Amino acid sequence: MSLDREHLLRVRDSARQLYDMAQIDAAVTRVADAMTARYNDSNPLLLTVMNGGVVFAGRLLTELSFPLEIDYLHATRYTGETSGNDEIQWIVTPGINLAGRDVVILDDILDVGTTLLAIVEACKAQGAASVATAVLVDKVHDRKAQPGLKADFTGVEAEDAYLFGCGMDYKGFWRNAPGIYAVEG
Ligand SMILES: O=P(O)(O)OC[C@H]1O[C@H](OP(=O)(O)OP(=O)(O)O)[C@H](O)[C@@H]1O
Ligand SMILES: Nc1nc2[nH]cnc2c(=O)[nH]1
Repeated sequence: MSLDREHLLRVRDSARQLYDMAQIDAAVTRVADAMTARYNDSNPLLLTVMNGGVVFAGRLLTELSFPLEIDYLHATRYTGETSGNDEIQWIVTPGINLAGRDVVILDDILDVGTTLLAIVEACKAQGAASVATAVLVDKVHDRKAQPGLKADFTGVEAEDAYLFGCGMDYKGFWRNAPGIYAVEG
């Protein structure tokens, strides 16, 4: 997407930082410890949801020291916008056979939860033995797709604002921002 560079810089510079990288790394370590307690003996398959899950996955993987495989999928319902469609668009499905596997979905954010629920259902339909979810951020509000919906593993909670950084985009940009930021205005 071609967007006015001045606009992008203004959005970044006026955003409010909710978490810095030290806080993110501490949260990732807590998730890694919890995942280790559950998966130490079961050779799970970790599936990263592209694009947003890439930073979380990258920081998490090297903190896990049990046997695991990784793959990725690309499913989206936001396509460069800041509000989502109800329909999930599947761009890439996992390349590894999920039958009988303990699958863990890694994503940047649980917002309404439509995306994760659809992915979990798709993995179960492909015969996964178990499907768990891990997200870097859980956005706190009362619009979850199911009341009380939570990921199995959560890094941090964040307020109900549009967020970017650590994999999350602002109109396709700033996934590279170091930390988690709330767009102001
Ligand atoms: O809980 P929900 O309200 O369904 O939203 C969460 C999803 O939205 C974002 O993906 P997006 O569709 O923007 O694609 P991206 O990963 O390429 O940013 C994010 O990465 C999650 O997958
Ligand atoms: N970048 C980004 N993607 C999202 N997908 C669902 N909620 C959000 C959000 O707050 N920020």
